[in-house]
Amino acid sequence: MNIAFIAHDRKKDEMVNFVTAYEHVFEGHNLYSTGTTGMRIMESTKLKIHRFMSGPLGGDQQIGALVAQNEMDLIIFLRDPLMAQPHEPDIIALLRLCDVQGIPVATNVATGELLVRALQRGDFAWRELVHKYKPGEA
Ligand SMILES: O=C(CO)COP(=O)(O)O
Repeated sequence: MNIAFIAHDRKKDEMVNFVTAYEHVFEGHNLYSTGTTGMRIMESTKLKIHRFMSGPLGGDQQIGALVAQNEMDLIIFLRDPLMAQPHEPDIIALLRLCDVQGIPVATNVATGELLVRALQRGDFAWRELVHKYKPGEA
């Protein structure tokens, strides 16, 4: 599965703890992230992550491009609900695209845990079919 990690600054420690706890689950998948989030995770785990630009410089939009193509299967996006972000429009655009494509996206650790357990159980197997047949492709 293609999985993306994104965390705002005050959520990065939480993200590192979360990914560390489930490292054994994530290690078998293709992992992506925004710039700083991925760097922080790789510093603390053995995971290899494809890092895009930092969020404020366009990283959310780069991940959004994969979502638009229905290539992302799961997104863990720990947003900071208490601090305005300069790239708020990019964040909203990414979440909107997840809804357009019906991509599971967790915006807090509680939901993240449920999705990771579902991933472990094989509940995401249907996404293989999406990768095989891309009905929306022009
Ligand atoms: O701002 C972000 C998501 O909106 C995250 O970007 P970084 O991982 O580069 O800090």
